[in-house]
Amino acid sequence: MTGSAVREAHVVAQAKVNLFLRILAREASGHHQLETLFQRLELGDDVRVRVGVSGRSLDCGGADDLGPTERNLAWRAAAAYHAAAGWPDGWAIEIEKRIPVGGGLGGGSADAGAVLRCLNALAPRPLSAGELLALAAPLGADVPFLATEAPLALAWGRGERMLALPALPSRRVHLALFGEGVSTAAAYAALAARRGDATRPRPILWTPDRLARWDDVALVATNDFEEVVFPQREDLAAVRQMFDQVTRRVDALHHTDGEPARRDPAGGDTAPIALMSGSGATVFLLTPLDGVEVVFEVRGPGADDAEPDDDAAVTADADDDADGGEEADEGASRAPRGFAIVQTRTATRVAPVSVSG
Ligand SMILES: C[C@](O)(CO)[C@H](O)COP(=O)(O)OP(=O)(O)OC[C@H]1O[C@@H](n2ccc(N)nc2=O)[C@H](O)[C@@H]1O
Ligand SMILES: Nc1ncnc2c1ncn2[C@@H]1O[C@H](COP(=O)(O)OP(=O)(O)OP(=O)(O)O)[C@@H](O)[C@H]1O
Repeated sequence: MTGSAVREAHVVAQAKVNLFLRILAREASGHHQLETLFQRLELGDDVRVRVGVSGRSLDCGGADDLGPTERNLAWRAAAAYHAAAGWPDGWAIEIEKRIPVGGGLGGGSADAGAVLRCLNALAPRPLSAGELLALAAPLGADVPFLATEAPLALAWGRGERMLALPALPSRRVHLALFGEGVSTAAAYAALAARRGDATRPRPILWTPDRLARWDDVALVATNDFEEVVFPQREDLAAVRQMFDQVTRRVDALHHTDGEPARRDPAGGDTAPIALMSGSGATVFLLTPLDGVEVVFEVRGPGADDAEPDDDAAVTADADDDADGGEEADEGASRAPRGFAIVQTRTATRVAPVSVSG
């Protein structure tokens, strides 16, 4: 131990989904400019950072080998903080992974953002929000958002330019997780190859009111990576299709010929969203918390596993309990192989950092 007291900060490093993701120009460096709406989830890793210790260490539980410690994004975040602030000399980072690795949910980036927030909460002379963003940006496009206190933000550039937006009401999130991930580098390369130099994505005028309700967000929910990832990954495309069927059923519950069918607890803001997150492989479904319950029943051997055996099947019921549990529709579709459903919610606030010692 050094002379200074050991102090500890803890935070839940929340995952993200991209509610829309547009990939814009490719820079001379090969990196792409993007335009995205980031939404934090309640699902998160546990991140603990201790300072005032001698030496540097990182312990990561709950996931298989994440590669060399010095390449871990959490470690790189601490090293970047030290390089910028000249503090701390020593650190002990403990991570308990709950965010699936390589799933487009920004798991490593969330850990990096959490370490930056923890260190800033412990620092004798904290960095400004702008300085923290400058540290976060070279670590990856998702890290700046995940180092902020914003539950929802429009981001552009390489993810370091942001407009924090008021949180939208919490929603139920079904995440379809696949045993096999998608390489982010390969997805960007495939998109660049498909587009060539000619494509210029069309401009959009964003106004805050286009992002102020779920119904409005649903109108702009797209992910440019789907067009290059789905042809390679029929399993993802099939789950997206299955989620699309559910969204149609949920829409039908709330609307008849374009008119609201009945009063609903979400104040009419009911449009569901089905999309792939980031460069994949996770495909997600967002539905209102009340009035609708979507039940996925995975049957067959290995049903709870991320890689069910043959003959797994999925039943999706859109079940409206607002009206006494009336069954809206029922259907069973053949399940694509090798995925599991995990439920979480969208976050309306960013988990706070707690400091002790
Ligand atoms: C897909 C997203 O999660 C959307 O939020 C992010 O764009 C991911 O970005 P990221 O974490 O910066 O991605 P990394 O895994 O560090 O980058 C892997 C590779 O993807 C390509 N890449 C990444 C980010 C970016 N803005 N343009 C790129 O072209 C680069 O070849 C890079 O070497
Ligand atoms: N703290 C970390 N947690 C998880 N993965 C990490 C971490 N640090 C480095 N990695 C490496 O990063 C890679 C991607 O993991 P991650 O879970 O961040 O993917 P992702 O959610 O798809 O990221 P993104 O959406 O930013 O592309 C893995 O190969 C993993 O070994």
